[in-house]
Formats: sequence, structure tokens, C-alpha cells
Amino acid sequence: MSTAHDEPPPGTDPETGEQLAPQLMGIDPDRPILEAQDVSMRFGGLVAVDHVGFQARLGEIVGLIGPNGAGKTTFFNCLTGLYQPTAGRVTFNGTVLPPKPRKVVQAGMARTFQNIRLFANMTARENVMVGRYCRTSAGPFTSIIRGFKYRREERETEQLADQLLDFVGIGGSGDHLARNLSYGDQRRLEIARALATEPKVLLLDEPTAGMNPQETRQAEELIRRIRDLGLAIVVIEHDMRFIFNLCDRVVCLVQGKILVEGTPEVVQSDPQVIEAYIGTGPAERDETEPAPRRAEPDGTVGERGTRDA
Ligand SMILES: Nc1ncnc2c1ncn2[C@@H]1O[C@H](COP(=O)(O)OP(=O)(O)OP(=O)(O)O)[C@@H](O)[C@H]1O
Repeated sequence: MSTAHDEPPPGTDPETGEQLAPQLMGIDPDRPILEAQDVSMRFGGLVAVDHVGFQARLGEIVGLIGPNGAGKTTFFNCLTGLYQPTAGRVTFNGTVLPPKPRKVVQAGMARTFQNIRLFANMTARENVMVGRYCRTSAGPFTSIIRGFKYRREERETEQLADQLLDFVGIGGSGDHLARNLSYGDQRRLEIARALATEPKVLLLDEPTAGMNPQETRQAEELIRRIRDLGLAIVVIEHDMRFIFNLCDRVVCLVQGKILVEGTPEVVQSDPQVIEAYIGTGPAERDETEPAPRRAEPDGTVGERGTRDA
């Protein structure tokens, strides 16, 4: 008979007794951390996402591919609560989250966007610190009077920001304005800011768009290191070589529906996938050329605020 004495202390693995990584505490390892059940999204008469089921588990990288207009970004927006699906439901650790970006981030989901959304006139360190504020607790009054708690949290936030900049490989750029960083480094900075929110799931929308082949390989290596921390990663990308090298599982969407899903080997050799891409370009892109850069409508790298912080 088990007694209270036999119970493993909270935060430890019941099998081994080892301390669990913080991001795994409170997570049921037997269920997908992120799940979409029969999700559809309509814009008037257009069905952008059509009865899609999807799962992501901690410690795996799932790729989402499909030709232009397949519904990838719309589906991403449904997963992250930016859109409320017109049918079906999305659960995070078994719970439907409220459609409020801050609540979604606090629950443990962070994302980056197709078009880089940094605070261009803030330093790299400050951009990461902004991401962290959803986890700090000093209230408005403490912040105004800059009390002890505020100053201590601010110091810790700064230290964490520097560690994250190191982790993503731009440790020497903390004092540089975001707009002065190279395009590849801005993408790394976006990832550092997303990590500052302590996510369990990280969603990356075209993380290598605009990168040269060397930057793309570095991004691949960085995403693997993040997966190895125990996070679930969902990534949209047009660069097929990148996706098939990186992902544990790949889901191919066409016209809002799942065409094929499986291991990279299964998906890349599927005749339907090959056909879906014929003539659309991305699968045939010259790897020696950087992918086309997407700009903000105003032509900048984004003065706008972030929805993931
Ligand atoms: N806010 C919106 N209002 C109306 N239609 C939309 C909206 N957002 C997307 N769509 C339409 O939904 C379909 C899917 O678009 P979506 O951007 O999700 O595709 P995608 O696979 O991400 O494409 P890309 O690879 O080009 O980014 C397209 O036909 C698009 O025009």
C-alpha cells in the first residue's frame, strides 16, 4: 500500500525521482501539449482551414508545409488564439485557452511572425526584456516608485535577457538597436524574445525567410537546441530542405486540408506532395540564393509592437 511517505515530491519525476525541468511541471506527458480538433476557419465564403486535426508533443519539431495560400498562417493563428476557429477547438495541455494573446503567452505559447516584429528603436536586450514582462510580478505602483522588488526583478530580467541573447548566438549585441542588426540576427532576436516568455510551445512562422544558406543552417541548429530543452516546436517554412532536415514530423496542408502527414521521409516522397508543389517554386528554389525577404507594408522591419510579448 502506498503511503503519503511514498509520494514523490512535487516537481520530480515519479519514476526516477529526478527534478523535472520547470517547463515540464504541471504537464501531462501522456497527452499532446497542443491539439487542434476538427478546426475550420472561414473568411466569408472562403474556407481557409477545413476540418484540420493536429497534435504537437513536448520534445518534437513539427513542420507545417503547403503551397502559397494553403492556410498555414491562418491555422497558426487559430493555434495561437489570434483567430477563434469558426468550428472545432484548440487545446493547450488539455484546456481551451481564452482568445487573449497575453493569456496565451502566460499559459506557455510563444510565436514569431512571417514579418519581423521587433521594437526597432530599442536595444536587443530591451526587446528580450519586453518578452519577459509577462512573467514578472512587480505591480504598477512598485514600478512607479521603483521599489526593491521592481529593481530586483529588473536586474534578473536583464541577466536573463543576456543569457538568452547568448543562447541564440548574438551575445555581443545586447546594446545594439534592433534595427541595426543583420536580418538573420533580427530573426534570432525574435526567437530570444519568444523564449523569454518561458514557452512550452514555440511556433515559428517562416523563421528562415530572407536568410542566406549559412544563416539557415545556423537557424536549424538553434531550433534543434530549443527542442532539446523539451519544448514542442511548430514551424511553417517554404524551404523544403530545411523542413525535411529539421522536423520529426511534417504536415502538408493544401487548400485548407491536410493532404499528407508523417515523417520527413514519408512526406517528401509522397506523389501528392510533389504534385502540390510542381510549378509553385518553393521546393525548387535555388538554395544558393537567399529566400525573398518579406517587408512590412510600410517597408520597415517593424516599429509595431509584438503580439507574442
Ligand atoms: N484575414 C483574411 N481575410 C480573408 N481571407 C484571408 C485572410 N487571411 C487569409 N485569407 C485567405 O485564406 C487563404 C489561406 O491564407 P494563408 O495566409 O493562411 O495561407 P498560407 O498557406 O499561410 O500562405 P503563404 O504561404 O503564402 O503565407 C488564402 O486564400 C488567403 O487569401
